Amino acid sequence: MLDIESLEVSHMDNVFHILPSFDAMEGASLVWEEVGVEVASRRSWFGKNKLDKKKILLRVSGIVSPGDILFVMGPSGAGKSTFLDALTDRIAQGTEGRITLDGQRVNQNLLVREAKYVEQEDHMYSSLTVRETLMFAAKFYCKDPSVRKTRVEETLQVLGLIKQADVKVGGLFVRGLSGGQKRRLAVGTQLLAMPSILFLDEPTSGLDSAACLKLISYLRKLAKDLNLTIVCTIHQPSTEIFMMSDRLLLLAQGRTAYFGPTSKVENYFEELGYPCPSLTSIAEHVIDKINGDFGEKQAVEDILDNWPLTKEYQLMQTEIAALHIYVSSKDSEQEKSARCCGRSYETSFPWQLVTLIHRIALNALRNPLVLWMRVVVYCIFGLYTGTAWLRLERTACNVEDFSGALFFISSFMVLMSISVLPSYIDERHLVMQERANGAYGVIVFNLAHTLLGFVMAFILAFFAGTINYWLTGYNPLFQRYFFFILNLFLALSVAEALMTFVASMIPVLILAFAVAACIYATFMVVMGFFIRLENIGWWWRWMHYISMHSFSFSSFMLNEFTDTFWPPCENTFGTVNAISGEEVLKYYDYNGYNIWVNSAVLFGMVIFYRTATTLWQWKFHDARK
Ligand SMILES: Nc1ncnc2c1ncn2[C@@H]1O[C@H](COP(=O)(O)OP(=O)(O)OP(=O)(O)O)[C@@H](O)[C@H]1O
Repeated sequence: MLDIESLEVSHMDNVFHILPSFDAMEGASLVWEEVGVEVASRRSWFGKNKLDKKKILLRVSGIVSPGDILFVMGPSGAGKSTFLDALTDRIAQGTEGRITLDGQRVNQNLLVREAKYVEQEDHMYSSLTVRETLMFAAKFYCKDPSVRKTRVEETLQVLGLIKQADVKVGGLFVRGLSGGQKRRLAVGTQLLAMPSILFLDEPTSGLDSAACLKLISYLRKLAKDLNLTIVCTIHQPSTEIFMMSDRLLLLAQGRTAYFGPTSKVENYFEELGYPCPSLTSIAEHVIDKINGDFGEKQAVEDILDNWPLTKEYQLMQTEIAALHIYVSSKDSEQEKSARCCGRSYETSFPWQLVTLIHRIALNALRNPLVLWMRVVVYCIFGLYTGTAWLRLERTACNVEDFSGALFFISSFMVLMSISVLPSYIDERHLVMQERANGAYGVIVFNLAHTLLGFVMAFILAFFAGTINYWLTGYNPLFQRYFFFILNLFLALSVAEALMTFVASMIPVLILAFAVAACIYATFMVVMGFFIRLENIGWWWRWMHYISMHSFSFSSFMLNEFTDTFWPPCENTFGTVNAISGEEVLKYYDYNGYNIWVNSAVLFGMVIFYRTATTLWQWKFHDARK
């Protein structure tokens, strides 16, 4: 048997009482009474819509106190995740029963303040180090810089990650933390907010047995020494891990099979006539007995029906009643209202904005996929097209070639913005998680992205545009060069904003790529290059006015051809007459356009897509189901 104390936790024995920044931490008692969840699904039956209702959680009650760990266990489909969602108010409709935290009814505002939720999957920036990850998390929850610093260092100790403090979290390009270390770090980022209660959804999934043991040992220490209340769902724990929990809730078919001290579950099942065979772990034994999928269905029904008749059930009810009496005598009305006031963040809007900009920028500088690879690819593209059209003679013979070059720039540089989709989709879960845990809101997050999107678009437009402009041999006037860069910057800003909108709507990468490519192709068709505006059928002409390409391409054309003269020349068909820039613009139907109005429209599109993204995330990127 593994000696738990000989693992990394041993150094923690005396660590908590010398952690002054955690002194103010105070656990909370969580009580849930008669909690049920009903889901409705619509099904079409011979053309008629029929609403099916199904109870997936039924009259589940229990209590967990500060300093205790509650394990929620059950066979697959028993309702563990549903139960955790119900406790954390993540189910929008169909819940019933009463859930209280120190006597206060649980709602989103109270949970955001008092509870933190560690999701099953870890979502962190791979390019940040462990210390930086904790420091950024701390910045959202703690205003005082010295307290923040101390708390981060102490959290590193608590998590046993001192040695890895300067190691990057790791991902596709960088090797970093192990799965277990990442999970501990995820717990640490939430611990920094000093919650009263910590919820964890399957914290051990995907970890090997030693890592599971280490993680649960840490959680146990945290619960005891920081007086934290911990609720976690868990699958098939070993006996050592199982015995580290104080309380156990066994669920089967959405109903309670047992609730009470973990140490008493063996006796409970023995009294029911199911003694644990020797050499079988108790956790495995009890799960086996309540698994209707493979075991005896009637026996499982009997265990579930029996639960409300047991003395353990009575004890639980007495404990809940006693807690209600205690809490109501202890809490003054003032304390109650202090806990249940409206949602507010620990830090101010400007502070969150600066912190988010700092974090996103740091990730962009370190993660090659976000910035450097894009800069390199755009510059190579600028160089390639610039050398293909190299210093083309500005004569009437080459007017179409110049228009083609501008089409390429306005279409393909924009198209390449789809490369940002993976990083936006990756970020989505982290933001949803941090938002649900009360770190910041959607407006500040999108504002940070908008500002950095402008910087990114400028970098790409300036470098790739400059290379391309002078190599191709566009209009040599400096103000024309300046406007070329400005127009490319605006086009890339719209593209960046459009991609955030697509990424926020479509979380599946391959689908997001397909949709983004379709949108761009659709916009290109009607931009006025392949088919002139006057020849587009009236049924698609409106599309020309919502296509970003129409405005950026027409601006490039106006910038290149206005007030220009293209002298006559010879080509394979003979002499080509001189042509004025205005005639070229007339041919493309661009005479009515104004480059400043176009720029304003492009800027408006950036605002439109960014606002649409913010509204979409506000409405649909909610942890509530
Ligand atoms: N929105 C829903 N509509 C219909 N059925 C649902 C819905 N959500 C969950 N269920 C069903 O409720 C039951 C409990 O699901 P839940 O995910 O809570 O189980 P679980 O114990 O967490 O399972 P697992 O251990 O496999 O993750 C399952 O049978 C599931 O199919």
